[in-house]
Amino acid sequence: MSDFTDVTYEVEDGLAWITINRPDRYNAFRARTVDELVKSFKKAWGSSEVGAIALTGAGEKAFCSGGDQKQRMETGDYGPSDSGLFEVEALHRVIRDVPKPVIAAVNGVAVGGGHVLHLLCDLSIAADHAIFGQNGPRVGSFDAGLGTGYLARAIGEKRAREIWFLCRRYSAEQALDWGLVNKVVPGDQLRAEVRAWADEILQLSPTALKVLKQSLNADTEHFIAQGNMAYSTLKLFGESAEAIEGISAFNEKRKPDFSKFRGA
Ligand SMILES: CC(C)(COP(=O)(O)OP(=O)(O)OC[C@H]1O[C@@H](n2cnc3c(N)ncnc32)[C@H](O)[C@@H]1OP(=O)(O)O)[C@@H](O)C(=O)NCCC(=O)NCCSC(=O)CCC(=O)c1ccccc1C(=O)O
Repeated sequence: MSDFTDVTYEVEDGLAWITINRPDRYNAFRARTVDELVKSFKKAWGSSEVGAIALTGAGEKAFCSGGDQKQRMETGDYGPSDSGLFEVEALHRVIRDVPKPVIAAVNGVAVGGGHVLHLLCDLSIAADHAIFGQNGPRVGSFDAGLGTGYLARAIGEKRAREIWFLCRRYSAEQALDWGLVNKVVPGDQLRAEVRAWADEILQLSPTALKVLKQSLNADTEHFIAQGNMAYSTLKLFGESAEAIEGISAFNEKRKPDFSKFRGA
């Protein structure tokens, strides 16, 4: 953990805090960030000190704004990683598989792949200024798998389709109303609220919680296989003129023009 640059990992009385630490990029993740997140979750998994995990972002503005679109513009990928792969599927997997409750402490913007991260956490507690939404179709990306199927399970088909097909931003209050988050609190009370939820969890049987989490996961496992197919497609799509229009528009701070891609 001492060689980490993008993530911090701390344990406080049974609760592991995993923090994405790239506030100047709204805590967007690059491949290295994903590697460090996976290692942090595994560390919490293996630690007998840890009974609950909180995932959050550094600063007050962003939880996570998804894949780093500046990096993507610069190098055409998400940068170097330990394996040479961009292991976002492994990150999704470990959040689901770690047999301890994971709480998203949504301290600001949770957009794109960052929205998917909070969605996959077992519980989400949001600051009242948090903003939620998907952005892939605006920047030439998508997360079809857990990002669509599990979202529809959580909030219903119509709302999931609205989120993906319009790419709007939603307030914390709206997210609570839709069942996307468990609780909303003033920003300065977020950490204390997460601590209080973790303290309740820490009173309970770890084995019972482990089996309950595995049982709850079982019903949505097939979305992982769908996601694998989608990632294969996304890799090809990411190199297309259509996707490059999306990513260029974000970096040039203009609206994308996808009009010429409507045909097929
Ligand atoms: C996040 C915003 C809604 C915030 O808006 P606002 O509050 O107005 O602030 P801004 O001025 O826009 O942003 C502040 C500052 O942060 C920079 N920034 C924000 N987001 C990113 C980002 N994602 N990457 C890099 N940098 C970012 C922004 O440029 C500003 O910097 P300046 O230097 O001041 O200009 C808004 O910013 C926004 O909409 N951001 C983009 C969100 C987005 O498109 N995210 C990516 C969606 S797609 C995705 O996450 C892919 C997921 C993924 O990686 C994946 C997952 C599963 C399978 C495969 C893949 C894959 O391969 O892609």
